[in-house]
Amino acid sequence: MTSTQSQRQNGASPEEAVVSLESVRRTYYLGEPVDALDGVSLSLPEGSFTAVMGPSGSGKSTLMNMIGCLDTPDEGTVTVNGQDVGALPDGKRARLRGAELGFIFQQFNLLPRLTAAENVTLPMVFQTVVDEGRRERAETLLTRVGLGDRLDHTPPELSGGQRQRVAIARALVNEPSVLLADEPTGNLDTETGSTIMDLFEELHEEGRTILMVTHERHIAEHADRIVHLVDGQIEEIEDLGGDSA
Ligand SMILES: Nc1ncnc2c1ncn2[C@@H]1O[C@H](COP(=O)(O)OP(=O)(O)OP(=O)(O)O)[C@@H](O)[C@H]1O
Repeated sequence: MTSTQSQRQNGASPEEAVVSLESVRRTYYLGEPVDALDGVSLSLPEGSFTAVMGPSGSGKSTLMNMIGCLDTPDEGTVTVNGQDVGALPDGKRARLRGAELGFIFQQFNLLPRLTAAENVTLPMVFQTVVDEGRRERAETLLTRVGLGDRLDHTPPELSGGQRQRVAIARALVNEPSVLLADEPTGNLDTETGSTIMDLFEELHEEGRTILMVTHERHIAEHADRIVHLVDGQIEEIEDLGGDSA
């Protein structure tokens, strides 16, 4: 394959990519070795919205953990915003994670005793945002996701969809380069899931770079393209023509 073909298949040249994986292998040794990722190359161009689908055990979580700077490759490289994740010492990798990545989970992962605003404020505590600015920023983001009237509610006082909105506001708070969403609608009914996907589409239109794992085809179809993983390899990158639509 020529490099131009390879770039086209991967979605971008490395220079334009916020995240880039080059021939990434991750092998687990429990009895027989398992290549959870088996030579994966993928680029996330700035402003792209990519869905990842694949059967159970195909490597989706391993891929998310790689891009999320929770894991490093045994072979190949993962680059986030120009930094080689595997070459960074643990502390720097954790800082890169906090500064450049925003996480959204199926289970929301909010602290139940803190208010919505406090949950959103939390990631800023580890960054250099001065105290006075934090509450204001949390209010702005919660208003942005439609929860301006729920700032002081705790998660148990919110619906599932509202909780996920809080989690999305929290993920945005440090202005990350990439939003990583793991089954973001997996705990929501179809209608609520669809309103959350509307919000993802708005964030995409604002130019944010999003990577989302999902089992559901109709959820994946909100993205520009679907990466199909099978046995730790990219079987196909399905272009949904999002950019030209
Ligand atoms: N910590 C680990 N130790 C050993 N093997 C692992 C570990 N994590 C993942 N694996 C193996 O790596 C492969 C890929 O797992 P991964 O969790 O990435 O798949 P997945 O696509 O996210 O699956 P699911 O949809 O079920 O969550 C599987 O065969 C799994 O058993």
